[in-house]
Amino acid sequence: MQKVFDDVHALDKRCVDKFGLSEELLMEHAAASMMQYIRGKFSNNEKILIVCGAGNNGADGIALARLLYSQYDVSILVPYHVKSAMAKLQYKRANLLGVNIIDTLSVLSLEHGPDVIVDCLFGSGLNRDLDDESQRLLTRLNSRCGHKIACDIPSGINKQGQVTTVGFCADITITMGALKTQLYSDVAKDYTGNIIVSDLGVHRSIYETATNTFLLDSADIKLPLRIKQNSHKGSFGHLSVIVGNKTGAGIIAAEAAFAFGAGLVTVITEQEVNVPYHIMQTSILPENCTAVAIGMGLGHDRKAQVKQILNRDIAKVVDADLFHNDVILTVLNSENVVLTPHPKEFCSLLKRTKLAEITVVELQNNRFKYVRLFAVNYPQTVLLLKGANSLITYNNIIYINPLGSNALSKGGTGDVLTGLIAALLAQGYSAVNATITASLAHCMSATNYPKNNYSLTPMDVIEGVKVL
Ligand SMILES: NC(=O)C1=CN([C@@H]2O[C@H](COP(=O)(O)OP(=O)(O)OC[C@H]3O[C@@H](n4cnc5c(N)ncnc54)[C@H](OP(=O)(O)O)[C@@H]3O)[C@@H](O)[C@H]2O)[C@@H](O)CC1
Ligand SMILES: Nc1ncnc2c1ncn2[C@@H]1O[C@H](COP(=O)(O)OP(=O)(O)O)[C@@H](O)[C@H]1O
Ligand SMILES: [K+]
Repeated sequence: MQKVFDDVHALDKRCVDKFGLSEELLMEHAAASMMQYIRGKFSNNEKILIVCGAGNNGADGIALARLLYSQYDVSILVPYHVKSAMAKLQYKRANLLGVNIIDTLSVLSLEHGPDVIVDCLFGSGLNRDLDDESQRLLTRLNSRCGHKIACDIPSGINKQGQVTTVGFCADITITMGALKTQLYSDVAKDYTGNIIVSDLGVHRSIYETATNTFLLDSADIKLPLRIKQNSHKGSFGHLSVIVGNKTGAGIIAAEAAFAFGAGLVTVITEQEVNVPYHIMQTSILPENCTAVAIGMGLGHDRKAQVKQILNRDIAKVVDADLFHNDVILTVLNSENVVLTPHPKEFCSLLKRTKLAEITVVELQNNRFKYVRLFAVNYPQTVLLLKGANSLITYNNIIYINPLGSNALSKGGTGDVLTGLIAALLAQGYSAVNATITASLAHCMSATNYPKNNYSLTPMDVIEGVKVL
Protein backbone atom coordinates (compact mmCIF):
# COMPACT_ATOMS: atom_id res chain seq x y z
CA MET A 1 0.00 0.00 0.00
CA GLN A 2 1.42 3.39 -0.93
CA LYS A 3 0.47 6.82 0.40
CA VAL A 4 -1.39 9.23 -1.88
CA PHE A 5 -1.75 13.00 -1.39
CA ASP A 6 -4.16 15.63 -2.72
CA ASP A 7 -1.42 18.24 -2.87
CA VAL A 8 2.32 17.92 -2.41
CA HIS A 9 3.20 21.60 -2.21
CA ALA A 10 3.20 21.40 1.58
CA LEU A 11 5.51 18.37 1.38
CA ASP A 12 7.93 20.24 -0.92
CA LYS A 13 7.88 23.20 1.46
CA ARG A 14 8.47 20.94 4.45
CA CYS A 15 11.62 19.59 2.75
CA VAL A 16 12.91 23.11 2.38
CA ASP A 17 11.90 24.36 5.85
CA LYS A 18 12.60 21.27 7.92
CA PHE A 19 15.50 19.59 6.13
CA GLY A 20 17.22 22.63 4.65
CA LEU A 21 16.84 21.51 1.04
CA SER A 22 16.23 24.10 -1.68
CA GLU A 23 13.71 24.23 -4.51
CA GLU A 24 16.64 23.89 -6.89
CA LEU A 25 17.89 20.74 -5.17
CA LEU A 26 14.43 19.17 -5.35
CA MET A 27 14.29 20.02 -9.03
CA GLU A 28 17.72 18.52 -9.73
CA HIS A 29 16.50 15.27 -8.20
CA ALA A 30 13.30 15.41 -10.26
CA ALA A 31 15.34 15.85 -13.44
CA ALA A 32 17.90 13.21 -12.41
CA SER A 33 15.19 10.61 -11.87
CA MET A 34 13.84 11.17 -15.38
CA MET A 35 17.41 10.97 -16.69
CA GLN A 36 17.94 7.64 -14.93
CA TYR A 37 14.76 6.24 -16.40
CA ILE A 38 15.77 7.31 -19.92
CA ARG A 39 19.32 6.00 -19.53
CA GLY A 40 17.99 2.65 -18.32
CA LYS A 41 15.78 2.29 -21.37
CA PHE A 42 17.39 4.03 -24.34
CA SER A 43 20.79 3.77 -25.94
CA ASN A 44 23.08 6.70 -26.67
CA ASN A 45 22.27 9.16 -29.44
CA GLU A 46 18.53 8.45 -29.45
CA LYS A 47 16.43 11.46 -30.36
CA ILE A 48 14.68 13.05 -27.37
CA LEU A 49 12.18 15.90 -27.48
CA ILE A 50 11.38 17.62 -24.19
CA VAL A 51 8.39 19.94 -24.27
CA CYS A 52 8.76 22.61 -21.58
CA GLY A 53 6.16 25.02 -20.20
CA ALA A 54 6.71 28.36 -18.52
CA GLY A 55 6.67 27.19 -14.90
CA ASN A 56 8.60 24.73 -12.79
CA ASN A 57 7.29 21.69 -14.64
CA GLY A 58 9.01 23.20 -17.66
CA ALA A 59 12.08 23.91 -15.51
CA ASP A 60 12.28 20.19 -14.63
CA GLY A 61 12.35 19.47 -18.36
CA ILE A 62 15.02 22.04 -19.16
CA ALA A 63 17.19 20.65 -16.34
CA LEU A 64 16.66 17.17 -17.81
CA ALA A 65 17.86 18.40 -21.21
CA ARG A 66 21.09 19.63 -19.62
CA LEU A 67 21.65 16.24 -17.96
CA LEU A 68 21.04 14.32 -21.19
CA TYR A 69 22.92 16.73 -23.46
CA SER A 70 25.70 15.15 -25.54
CA GLN A 71 24.74 11.58 -24.60
CA TYR A 72 21.50 11.91 -26.57
CA ASP A 73 20.24 14.01 -29.45
CA VAL A 74 18.18 16.35 -27.26
CA SER A 75 15.89 19.20 -28.29
CA ILE A 76 13.72 21.27 -26.03
CA LEU A 77 10.55 22.82 -27.28
CA VAL A 78 9.70 25.95 -25.31
CA PRO A 79 6.47 27.27 -26.81
CA TYR A 80 5.89 30.05 -24.24
CA HIS A 81 8.30 32.48 -22.62
CA VAL A 82 9.72 30.89 -19.50
CA LYS A 83 8.20 32.58 -16.49
CA SER A 84 9.19 31.11 -13.13
CA ALA A 85 12.57 32.00 -11.62
CA MET A 86 13.70 28.38 -11.80
CA ALA A 87 12.61 28.02 -15.42
CA LYS A 88 14.61 31.15 -16.31
CA LEU A 89 17.68 29.82 -14.48
CA GLN A 90 17.47 26.39 -16.11
CA TYR A 91 16.89 27.98 -19.51
CA LYS A 92 19.99 30.13 -19.13
CA ARG A 93 22.08 27.06 -18.23
CA ALA A 94 20.74 25.00 -21.15
CA ASN A 95 21.43 27.91 -23.47
CA LEU A 96 25.02 28.28 -22.26
CA LEU A 97 25.53 24.56 -22.81
CA GLY A 98 24.27 24.77 -26.37
CA VAL A 99 21.13 22.63 -26.02
CA ASN A 100 18.99 22.82 -29.16
CA ILE A 101 16.03 25.05 -28.24
CA ILE A 102 13.05 25.34 -30.58
CA ASP A 103 9.80 27.19 -30.20
CA THR A 104 7.62 25.29 -32.64
CA LEU A 105 7.08 21.63 -33.31
CA SER A 106 7.08 22.09 -37.08
CA VAL A 107 10.86 22.61 -37.01
CA LEU A 108 11.27 18.91 -36.25
CA SER A 109 11.26 16.54 -39.17
CA LEU A 110 8.19 14.34 -39.33
CA GLU A 111 10.02 11.41 -40.91
CA HIS A 112 12.61 11.15 -38.18
CA GLY A 113 10.38 11.88 -35.21
CA PRO A 114 11.78 11.65 -31.69
CA ASP A 115 12.31 8.26 -30.04
CA VAL A 116 11.29 9.78 -26.72
CA ILE A 117 8.88 12.62 -25.95
CA VAL A 118 8.96 14.11 -22.46
CA ASP A 119 5.96 16.20 -21.46
CA CYS A 120 6.96 19.01 -19.10
CA LEU A 121 4.35 21.50 -20.27
CA PHE A 122 2.15 21.71 -17.17
CA GLY A 123 2.31 19.91 -13.86
CA SER A 124 0.69 20.77 -10.56
CA GLY A 125 0.38 24.42 -11.61
CA LEU A 126 -2.31 23.88 -14.27
CA ASN A 127 -4.85 26.42 -13.08
CA ARG A 128 -7.21 26.91 -16.02
CA ASP A 129 -8.46 25.22 -19.15
CA LEU A 130 -5.91 24.77 -21.92
CA ASP A 131 -5.88 27.42 -24.61
CA ASP A 132 -6.16 26.43 -28.28
CA GLU A 133 -2.41 26.47 -28.81
CA SER A 134 -1.70 24.04 -25.96
CA GLN A 135 -4.53 21.80 -27.12
CA ARG A 136 -3.10 21.71 -30.64
CA LEU A 137 0.38 21.01 -29.32
CA LEU A 138 -0.73 18.12 -27.09
CA THR A 139 -2.84 16.65 -29.90
CA ARG A 140 0.18 16.70 -32.19
CA LEU A 141 2.43 15.16 -29.55
CA ASN A 142 -0.12 12.42 -28.91
CA SER A 143 -0.25 11.61 -32.60
CA ARG A 144 3.52 11.11 -32.81
CA CYS A 145 5.20 7.77 -32.26
CA GLY A 146 7.88 7.44 -29.61
CA HIS A 147 7.97 6.53 -25.96
CA LYS A 148 6.02 9.15 -24.02
CA ILE A 149 7.03 10.25 -20.55
CA ALA A 150 4.99 12.66 -18.44
CA CYS A 151 6.86 14.72 -15.88
CA ASP A 152 4.94 14.75 -12.58
CA ILE A 153 1.42 14.85 -14.10
CA PRO A 154 0.41 14.40 -17.75
CA SER A 155 -0.33 17.90 -19.06
CA GLY A 156 -4.03 18.59 -19.21
CA ILE A 157 -5.00 16.64 -16.06
CA ASN A 158 -6.23 19.21 -13.56
CA LYS A 159 -6.31 19.10 -9.76
CA GLN A 160 -9.54 17.10 -9.73
CA GLY A 161 -8.11 14.57 -12.17
CA GLN A 162 -10.28 15.89 -15.01
CA VAL A 163 -9.20 16.36 -18.61
CA THR A 164 -11.45 19.11 -19.88
CA THR A 165 -10.14 19.19 -23.46
CA VAL A 166 -6.91 17.40 -24.34
CA GLY A 167 -4.38 15.56 -22.19
CA PHE A 168 -0.94 14.13 -22.88
CA CYS A 169 -1.21 10.34 -23.30
CA ALA A 170 1.86 8.98 -21.54
CA ASP A 171 3.37 5.52 -21.47
CA ILE A 172 4.79 6.37 -18.09
CA THR A 173 4.33 9.16 -15.57
CA ILE A 174 7.29 9.93 -13.36
CA THR A 175 5.65 11.80 -10.53
CA MET A 176 7.67 13.95 -8.16
CA GLY A 177 7.96 13.20 -4.44
CA ALA A 178 4.74 11.28 -3.86
CA LEU A 179 1.61 9.93 -5.55
CA LYS A 180 -1.22 12.40 -6.13
CA THR A 181 -4.97 11.67 -6.09
CA GLN A 182 -5.53 13.41 -9.44
CA LEU A 183 -3.52 10.61 -11.10
CA TYR A 184 -6.17 8.11 -9.96
CA SER A 185 -9.39 9.59 -11.28
CA ASP A 186 -11.05 7.19 -13.72
CA VAL A 187 -10.34 9.63 -16.56
CA ALA A 188 -6.63 9.84 -15.73
CA LYS A 189 -6.21 6.12 -16.26
CA ASP A 190 -6.18 6.65 -20.03
CA TYR A 191 -3.42 9.29 -19.75
CA THR A 192 -0.91 8.32 -17.06
CA GLY A 193 0.42 4.97 -18.27
CA ASN A 194 2.45 3.34 -15.50
CA ILE A 195 3.10 5.64 -12.59
CA ILE A 196 6.40 5.73 -10.70
CA VAL A 197 7.54 8.07 -7.95
CA SER A 198 10.81 9.99 -7.95
CA ASP A 199 12.56 10.80 -4.66
CA LEU A 200 13.38 14.48 -4.29
CA GLY A 201 16.55 14.60 -2.23
CA VAL A 202 15.29 12.65 0.78
CA HIS A 203 13.86 9.14 0.85
CA ARG A 204 10.17 8.98 0.12
CA SER A 205 9.40 7.75 3.61
CA ILE A 206 10.81 11.02 4.96
CA TYR A 207 9.25 13.24 2.30
CA GLU A 208 5.78 11.84 2.98
CA THR A 209 3.67 12.77 6.01
CA ALA A 210 0.38 11.31 7.29
CA THR A 211 -2.44 10.85 4.80
CA ASN A 212 -5.91 9.36 4.63
CA THR A 213 -5.59 8.02 1.08
CA PHE A 214 -3.77 4.85 0.07
CA LEU A 215 -3.05 3.05 -3.17
CA LEU A 216 -3.59 -0.70 -2.99
CA ASP A 217 -1.39 -3.21 -4.74
CA SER A 218 -1.42 -6.96 -5.20
CA ALA A 219 0.66 -7.48 -2.04
CA ASP A 220 -2.28 -6.20 0.04
CA ILE A 221 -4.41 -9.23 -0.75
CA LYS A 222 -5.10 -11.61 2.15
CA LEU A 223 -6.53 -14.76 0.54
CA PRO A 224 -8.82 -16.97 2.66
CA LEU A 225 -6.19 -19.70 2.82
CA ARG A 226 -7.17 -22.38 5.32
CA ILE A 227 -4.80 -23.14 8.15
CA LYS A 228 -6.41 -25.70 10.46
CA GLN A 229 -6.87 -29.26 9.21
CA ASN A 230 -9.40 -29.98 11.93
CA SER A 231 -12.24 -28.18 10.14
CA HIS A 232 -15.62 -28.80 8.54
CA LYS A 233 -17.85 -26.84 6.15
CA GLY A 234 -19.38 -24.91 9.02
CA SER A 235 -15.95 -23.56 9.93
CA PHE A 236 -16.00 -21.32 6.85
CA GLY A 237 -19.32 -19.60 7.25
CA HIS A 238 -22.73 -19.84 5.66
CA LEU A 239 -23.59 -17.19 3.10
CA SER A 240 -27.13 -16.39 2.03
CA VAL A 241 -27.58 -14.77 -1.36
CA ILE A 242 -30.97 -13.19 -1.98
CA VAL A 243 -32.07 -14.03 -5.51
CA GLY A 244 -34.59 -11.72 -7.15
CA ASN A 245 -36.23 -11.13 -10.55
CA LYS A 246 -33.01 -11.46 -12.50
CA THR A 247 -32.02 -14.78 -11.05
CA GLY A 248 -28.66 -14.93 -12.86
CA ALA A 249 -27.19 -12.09 -10.81
CA GLY A 250 -27.67 -13.87 -7.47
CA ILE A 251 -26.54 -17.21 -8.88
CA ILE A 252 -23.31 -15.68 -10.22
CA ALA A 253 -22.68 -14.13 -6.79
CA ALA A 254 -23.37 -17.45 -5.07
CA GLU A 255 -20.98 -19.30 -7.39
CA ALA A 256 -18.27 -16.67 -6.84
CA ALA A 257 -18.71 -16.94 -3.07
CA PHE A 258 -18.38 -20.72 -3.14
CA ALA A 259 -15.17 -20.42 -5.16
CA PHE A 260 -13.78 -17.89 -2.69
CA GLY A 261 -14.00 -20.16 0.32
CA ALA A 262 -17.48 -19.84 1.83
CA GLY A 263 -18.23 -23.22 3.43
CA LEU A 264 -21.95 -23.16 2.64
CA VAL A 265 -23.88 -21.00 0.21
CA THR A 266 -27.67 -20.84 0.06
CA VAL A 267 -29.73 -18.80 -2.35
CA ILE A 268 -32.90 -17.33 -0.87
CA THR A 269 -35.59 -17.43 -3.51
CA GLU A 270 -39.39 -17.37 -3.78
CA GLN A 271 -39.47 -19.77 -6.73
CA GLU A 272 -37.17 -22.70 -7.32
CA VAL A 273 -34.20 -21.75 -9.50
CA ASN A 274 -31.58 -23.77 -11.32
CA VAL A 275 -28.40 -23.61 -9.29
CA PRO A 276 -25.25 -25.74 -9.31
CA TYR A 277 -25.62 -28.87 -7.12
CA HIS A 278 -23.40 -27.50 -4.36
CA ILE A 279 -25.53 -24.37 -3.85
CA MET A 280 -28.57 -24.84 -1.60
CA GLN A 281 -31.88 -23.00 -1.94
CA THR A 282 -34.69 -22.03 0.42
CA SER A 283 -37.21 -19.22 0.85
CA ILE A 284 -36.16 -17.93 4.28
CA LEU A 285 -32.83 -16.93 5.77
CA PRO A 286 -31.17 -19.93 7.47
CA GLU A 287 -30.63 -19.47 11.21
CA ASN A 288 -26.91 -20.24 11.04
CA CYS A 289 -26.19 -17.81 8.22
CA THR A 290 -23.08 -15.68 8.84
CA ALA A 291 -23.41 -13.16 6.00
CA VAL A 292 -25.91 -11.95 3.43
CA ALA A 293 -25.53 -10.63 -0.12
CA ILE A 294 -28.55 -8.66 -1.29
CA GLY A 295 -29.58 -6.34 -4.09
CA MET A 296 -28.21 -7.90 -7.31
CA GLY A 297 -31.07 -8.51 -9.74
CA LEU A 298 -33.46 -8.08 -6.83
CA GLY A 299 -36.12 -5.94 -8.51
CA HIS A 300 -38.43 -3.83 -6.37
CA ASP A 301 -40.78 -6.43 -4.83
CA ARG A 302 -40.47 -8.36 -1.56
CA LYS A 303 -40.17 -5.10 0.41
CA ALA A 304 -41.14 -6.65 3.75
CA GLN A 305 -38.66 -9.52 3.43
CA VAL A 306 -35.89 -7.18 2.30
CA LYS A 307 -36.48 -4.89 5.25
CA GLN A 308 -36.47 -7.81 7.63
CA ILE A 309 -33.19 -9.12 6.20
CA LEU A 310 -31.54 -5.72 6.29
CA ASN A 311 -32.52 -5.37 9.94
CA ARG A 312 -30.89 -8.66 10.90
CA ASP A 313 -27.62 -8.21 12.75
CA ILE A 314 -25.53 -10.10 10.16
CA ALA A 315 -22.66 -8.89 8.03
CA LYS A 316 -23.98 -7.84 4.62
CA VAL A 317 -23.09 -6.69 1.16
CA VAL A 318 -25.74 -4.45 -0.35
CA ASP A 319 -25.71 -3.90 -4.09
CA ALA A 320 -27.53 -2.77 -7.23
CA ASP A 321 -31.32 -2.28 -7.02
CA LEU A 322 -31.30 -1.43 -3.34
CA PHE A 323 -29.55 1.88 -4.05
CA HIS A 324 -32.75 2.97 -5.75
CA ASN A 325 -34.83 2.22 -2.66
CA ASP A 326 -35.09 4.24 0.58
CA VAL A 327 -34.81 1.02 2.56
CA ILE A 328 -31.03 1.38 2.05
CA LEU A 329 -31.12 4.16 4.67
CA THR A 330 -31.78 1.60 7.41
CA VAL A 331 -28.30 0.02 7.12
CA LEU A 332 -26.18 3.11 6.78
CA ASN A 333 -25.25 3.50 10.39
CA SER A 334 -24.50 -0.15 11.08
CA GLU A 335 -21.13 -1.84 11.31
CA ASN A 336 -20.34 -4.77 9.00
CA VAL A 337 -22.13 -3.36 6.00
CA VAL A 338 -20.52 -3.07 2.58
CA LEU A 339 -22.14 -1.03 -0.19
CA THR A 340 -20.97 -1.69 -3.75
CA PRO A 341 -22.59 0.87 -6.08
CA HIS A 342 -21.53 1.70 -9.62
CA PRO A 343 -21.54 5.44 -10.38
CA LYS A 344 -25.25 5.69 -11.26
CA GLU A 345 -26.23 3.76 -8.15
CA PHE A 346 -23.94 5.96 -6.03
CA CYS A 347 -25.68 9.09 -7.38
CA SER A 348 -28.98 7.57 -6.27
CA LEU A 349 -27.51 6.78 -2.84
CA LEU A 350 -26.23 10.35 -2.48
CA LYS A 351 -29.68 11.64 -3.34
CA ARG A 352 -31.46 9.32 -0.91
CA THR A 353 -29.09 10.29 1.88
CA LYS A 354 -29.65 13.97 0.92
CA LEU A 355 -25.89 14.40 0.67
CA ALA A 356 -25.95 15.57 -2.97
CA GLU A 357 -28.12 15.61 -6.03
CA ILE A 358 -25.71 15.17 -8.92
CA THR A 359 -25.38 13.59 -12.34
CA VAL A 360 -23.09 10.67 -13.14
CA VAL A 361 -20.86 13.07 -15.11
CA GLU A 362 -20.48 15.34 -12.08
CA LEU A 363 -19.67 12.32 -9.93
CA GLN A 364 -17.12 10.91 -12.35
CA ASN A 365 -15.45 14.32 -12.53
CA ASN A 366 -15.17 14.42 -8.74
CA ARG A 367 -15.06 10.84 -7.49
CA PHE A 368 -12.80 11.55 -4.54
CA LYS A 369 -14.87 14.53 -3.43
CA TYR A 370 -18.13 12.60 -3.25
CA VAL A 371 -16.63 9.46 -1.75
CA ARG A 372 -15.14 11.68 0.97
CA LEU A 373 -18.50 13.36 1.49
CA PHE A 374 -20.09 9.97 2.04
CA ALA A 375 -17.23 8.82 4.27
CA VAL A 376 -17.48 11.83 6.55
CA ASN A 377 -21.19 11.20 7.05
CA TYR A 378 -21.10 7.40 7.31
CA PRO A 379 -17.61 6.54 8.55
CA GLN A 380 -18.45 3.06 9.80
CA THR A 381 -20.07 1.90 6.56
CA VAL A 382 -17.75 0.44 3.94
CA LEU A 383 -18.37 1.87 0.48
CA LEU A 384 -16.85 0.56 -2.74
CA LEU A 385 -17.48 2.92 -5.65
CA LYS A 386 -16.91 0.88 -8.80
CA GLY A 387 -14.93 2.23 -11.71
CA ALA A 388 -11.69 2.07 -13.66
CA ASN A 389 -10.01 2.86 -10.34
CA SER A 390 -12.43 1.60 -7.71
CA LEU A 391 -12.48 3.57 -4.46
CA ILE A 392 -13.06 1.90 -1.10
CA THR A 393 -13.71 3.96 1.99
CA TYR A 394 -14.08 3.15 5.66
CA ASN A 395 -13.38 5.21 8.77
CA ASN A 396 -12.58 8.27 6.65
CA ILE A 397 -9.77 6.49 4.84
CA ILE A 398 -9.84 5.98 1.08
CA TYR A 399 -8.19 2.98 -0.56
CA ILE A 400 -7.71 3.15 -4.32
CA ASN A 401 -7.68 -0.09 -6.28
CA PRO A 402 -5.96 0.67 -9.61
CA LEU A 403 -5.63 -2.97 -10.72
CA GLY A 404 -8.87 -3.33 -12.66
CA SER A 405 -9.03 -3.27 -16.43
CA ASN A 406 -11.49 -2.74 -19.25
CA ALA A 407 -11.83 -6.54 -19.58
CA LEU A 408 -14.15 -6.23 -16.55
CA SER A 409 -16.61 -3.96 -18.40
CA LYS A 410 -19.18 -6.75 -18.78
CA GLY A 411 -22.59 -7.49 -17.28
CA GLY A 412 -22.26 -9.77 -14.29
CA THR A 413 -18.70 -8.95 -13.19
CA GLY A 414 -20.12 -6.74 -10.43
CA ASP A 415 -22.19 -9.69 -9.20
CA VAL A 416 -18.96 -11.70 -8.95
CA LEU A 417 -17.45 -8.93 -6.83
CA THR A 418 -20.45 -8.92 -4.49
CA GLY A 419 -20.13 -12.69 -4.10
CA LEU A 420 -16.41 -12.43 -3.34
CA ILE A 421 -16.90 -9.80 -0.65
CA ALA A 422 -19.79 -11.74 0.85
CA ALA A 423 -17.73 -14.94 0.93
CA LEU A 424 -15.09 -13.24 3.05
CA LEU A 425 -17.67 -11.63 5.34
CA ALA A 426 -19.19 -15.08 5.87
CA GLN A 427 -15.73 -16.39 6.79
CA GLY A 428 -15.30 -13.69 9.44
CA TYR A 429 -13.27 -10.98 7.69
CA SER A 430 -14.01 -7.42 8.83
CA ALA A 431 -16.06 -5.46 6.31
CA VAL A 432 -13.14 -3.35 5.16
CA ASN A 433 -10.68 -6.24 4.88
CA ALA A 434 -13.22 -8.34 3.00
CA THR A 435 -13.78 -5.50 0.55
CA ILE A 436 -10.10 -4.80 -0.05
CA THR A 437 -9.16 -8.45 -0.61
CA ALA A 438 -12.20 -9.24 -2.74
CA SER A 439 -11.71 -6.16 -4.89
CA LEU A 440 -8.05 -7.05 -5.45
CA ALA A 441 -8.88 -10.70 -6.20
CA HIS A 442 -11.53 -9.58 -8.72
CA CYS A 443 -9.05 -7.38 -10.58
CA MET A 444 -6.10 -9.77 -10.34
CA SER A 445 -8.22 -12.57 -11.76
CA ALA A 446 -9.08 -10.36 -14.74
CA THR A 447 -5.43 -9.35 -15.19
CA ASN A 448 -4.31 -12.98 -15.18
CA TYR A 449 -6.90 -13.95 -17.80
CA PRO A 450 -4.64 -15.23 -20.57
CA LYS A 451 -6.68 -14.51 -23.68
CA ASN A 452 -7.60 -10.94 -24.68
CA ASN A 453 -9.45 -8.00 -23.16
CA TYR A 454 -12.85 -8.53 -24.77
CA SER A 455 -13.86 -12.10 -24.04
CA LEU A 456 -13.74 -12.32 -20.23
CA THR A 457 -16.99 -13.61 -18.71
CA PRO A 458 -18.12 -13.53 -15.06
CA MET A 459 -17.41 -17.27 -14.95
CA ASP A 460 -13.83 -16.63 -16.15
CA VAL A 461 -13.38 -14.16 -13.28
CA ILE A 462 -14.58 -16.85 -10.87
CA GLU A 463 -12.23 -19.43 -12.44
CA GLY A 464 -9.34 -16.95 -12.07
CA VAL A 465 -10.07 -16.39 -8.41
CA LYS A 466 -9.65 -20.14 -7.85
CA VAL A 467 -6.01 -19.99 -8.93
CA LEU A 468 -4.72 -16.84 -7.25
N1 LIG B 1 7.68 23.09 -5.81
C1 LIG B 1 8.81 22.39 -5.82
O1 LIG B 1 9.60 22.52 -4.93
C2 LIG B 1 9.07 21.45 -6.93
C3 LIG B 1 8.30 21.47 -8.10
N2 LIG B 1 8.55 20.64 -9.11
C4 LIG B 1 7.91 20.77 -10.40
O2 LIG B 1 7.20 21.97 -10.48
C5 LIG B 1 5.90 21.74 -11.01
C6 LIG B 1 4.97 22.79 -10.56
O3 LIG B 1 5.47 23.99 -11.06
P1 LIG B 1 4.59 25.31 -11.10
O4 LIG B 1 3.95 25.50 -9.77
O5 LIG B 1 5.47 26.37 -11.58
O6 LIG B 1 3.47 24.93 -12.14
P2 LIG B 1 3.51 24.36 -13.64
O7 LIG B 1 2.87 23.04 -13.61
O8 LIG B 1 4.84 24.48 -14.25
O9 LIG B 1 2.49 25.35 -14.38
C7 LIG B 1 2.49 26.73 -14.10
C8 LIG B 1 2.74 27.54 -15.35
O10 LIG B 1 1.83 27.14 -16.33
C9 LIG B 1 0.98 28.24 -16.66
N3 LIG B 1 -0.35 27.73 -16.88
C10 LIG B 1 -1.17 27.09 -16.01
N4 LIG B 1 -2.28 26.66 -16.61
C11 LIG B 1 -2.17 27.05 -17.92
C12 LIG B 1 -2.99 26.89 -19.05
N5 LIG B 1 -4.16 26.23 -18.97
N6 LIG B 1 -2.59 27.41 -20.23
C13 LIG B 1 -1.42 28.06 -20.33
N7 LIG B 1 -0.58 28.25 -19.26
C14 LIG B 1 -0.96 27.74 -18.09
C15 LIG B 1 1.07 29.19 -15.53
O11 LIG B 1 0.78 30.46 -16.03
P3 LIG B 1 0.32 31.68 -15.06
O12 LIG B 1 -0.75 31.16 -14.16
O13 LIG B 1 1.56 32.09 -14.34
O14 LIG B 1 -0.17 32.72 -16.01
C16 LIG B 1 2.53 28.98 -15.12
O15 LIG B 1 3.38 29.69 -15.98
C17 LIG B 1 5.56 20.36 -10.54
O16 LIG B 1 4.54 19.77 -11.34
C18 LIG B 1 6.89 19.67 -10.67
O17 LIG B 1 7.08 19.21 -12.01
C19 LIG B 1 9.62 19.65 -9.02
O18 LIG B 1 10.73 20.17 -9.68
C20 LIG B 1 9.99 19.30 -7.60
C21 LIG B 1 10.18 20.50 -6.76
N1 LIG C 1 -12.76 -0.17 -17.34
C1 LIG C 1 -12.76 -0.81 -16.17
N2 LIG C 1 -11.63 -0.86 -15.44
C2 LIG C 1 -11.63 -1.50 -14.24
N3 LIG C 1 -12.69 -2.13 -13.70
C3 LIG C 1 -13.84 -2.10 -14.39
C4 LIG C 1 -13.93 -1.45 -15.65
N4 LIG C 1 -15.21 -1.61 -16.09
C5 LIG C 1 -15.88 -2.31 -15.15
N5 LIG C 1 -15.05 -2.61 -14.12
C6 LIG C 1 -15.42 -3.34 -12.89
O1 LIG C 1 -16.36 -4.34 -13.23
C7 LIG C 1 -17.42 -4.38 -12.27
C8 LIG C 1 -18.75 -4.05 -12.96
O2 LIG C 1 -19.77 -4.02 -12.03
P1 LIG C 1 -21.28 -3.61 -12.38
O3 LIG C 1 -21.28 -2.41 -13.26
O4 LIG C 1 -22.03 -3.53 -11.11
O5 LIG C 1 -21.76 -4.85 -13.27
P2 LIG C 1 -22.97 -5.86 -13.08
O6 LIG C 1 -24.01 -5.19 -12.23
O7 LIG C 1 -23.48 -6.13 -14.46
O8 LIG C 1 -22.43 -7.10 -12.44
C9 LIG C 1 -17.02 -3.39 -11.18
O9 LIG C 1 -16.31 -4.03 -10.16
C10 LIG C 1 -16.12 -2.42 -11.92
O10 LIG C 1 -15.22 -1.75 -11.06
K1 LIG D 1 3.66 17.34 -17.38
